[in-house]
Amino acid sequence: MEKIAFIGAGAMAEAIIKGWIDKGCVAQEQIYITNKCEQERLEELKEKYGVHILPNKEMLSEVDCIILATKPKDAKEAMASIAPFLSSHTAAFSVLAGIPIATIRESLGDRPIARIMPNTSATIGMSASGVTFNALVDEELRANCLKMLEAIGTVVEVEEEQLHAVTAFSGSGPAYIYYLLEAFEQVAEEVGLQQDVVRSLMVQTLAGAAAMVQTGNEEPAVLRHKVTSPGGTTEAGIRALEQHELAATIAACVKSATARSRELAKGI
Ligand SMILES: NC(=O)C1=CN([C@@H]2O[C@H](COP(=O)(O)OP(=O)(O)OC[C@H]3O[C@@H](n4cnc5c(N)ncnc54)[C@H](OP(=O)(O)O)[C@@H]3O)[C@@H](O)[C@H]2O)C=CC1
Ligand SMILES: O=C(O)[C@@H]1CCC=N1
Repeated sequence: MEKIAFIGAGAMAEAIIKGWIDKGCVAQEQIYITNKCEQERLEELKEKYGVHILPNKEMLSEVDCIILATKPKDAKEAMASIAPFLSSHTAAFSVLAGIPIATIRESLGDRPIARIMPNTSATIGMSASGVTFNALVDEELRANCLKMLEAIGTVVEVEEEQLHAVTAFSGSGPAYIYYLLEAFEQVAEEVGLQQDVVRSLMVQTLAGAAAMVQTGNEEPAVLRHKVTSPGGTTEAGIRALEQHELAATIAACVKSATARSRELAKGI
């Protein structure tokens, strides 16, 4: 893949660009960026990463792959504005939450399409991405796309319908973890610790617990039991989580995000 053009140059586009360049998976000269009106933002990304600003829409006929990275609500307008300039072999990758392949095909015509759901940890090569392909994606392009996603983290291939749930878990997931950290920090002083101390304790605790699960040696429930001494502190803490129905709260969070992904498809 020689030339890749990002249609939309926001947070997710930047996370992917940084991840790719740091890994050497895609070179800065291969990347073109465009947005709706924020020229300063394009200059900022050009300055930071050495990517090209797309000089004009005509140049899209030369790119091998576009990456749709606007907000879902802006996607239709963005696709309409680029469709006349794409060549028939140009692949379309989309990170748009909720927007189905069928909608992209309606706007951009028959072409290879991949829907990707990464997360912002792509910035440091730690995304957990989901992906699904349409039938026009051949083996070579599929392998290429998977390689590009592996460069920014892990990747699972799923059915298109499952991408709503992938979005709810791992697309939005970093925000849930940051929210959790904010909550830990908020209570710090009430129990006699400074916020920065709690941050360093809990970031390491999260990383350590995640790494323990990642070894695959033991189930989370088994690991949890090993921490929980009868009559001890953990038991008291978990009892409070149960009394406040944390599991039900998490279920509501994921279901609500999944439903919102479905709604986004209709809102376009
Ligand atoms: N942020 C995240 O954690 C994740 C986001 N996503 C998906 O990624 C997509 C982008 O999200 P995010 O990066 O956060 O959004 P941002 O708001 O940060 O960026 C959106 C970009 O789209 C551009 N844009 C708007 N309209 C057009 C148009 N007509 N033509 C070209 N560009 C346009 C904006 O340009 P301008 O500033 O000039 O208006 C801006 O550069 C969304 O669809 C989201 O669902 C997926 C996974 C995770
Ligand atoms: O909040 C959103 O809609 C996007 C999709 C996943 C993460 N951010």
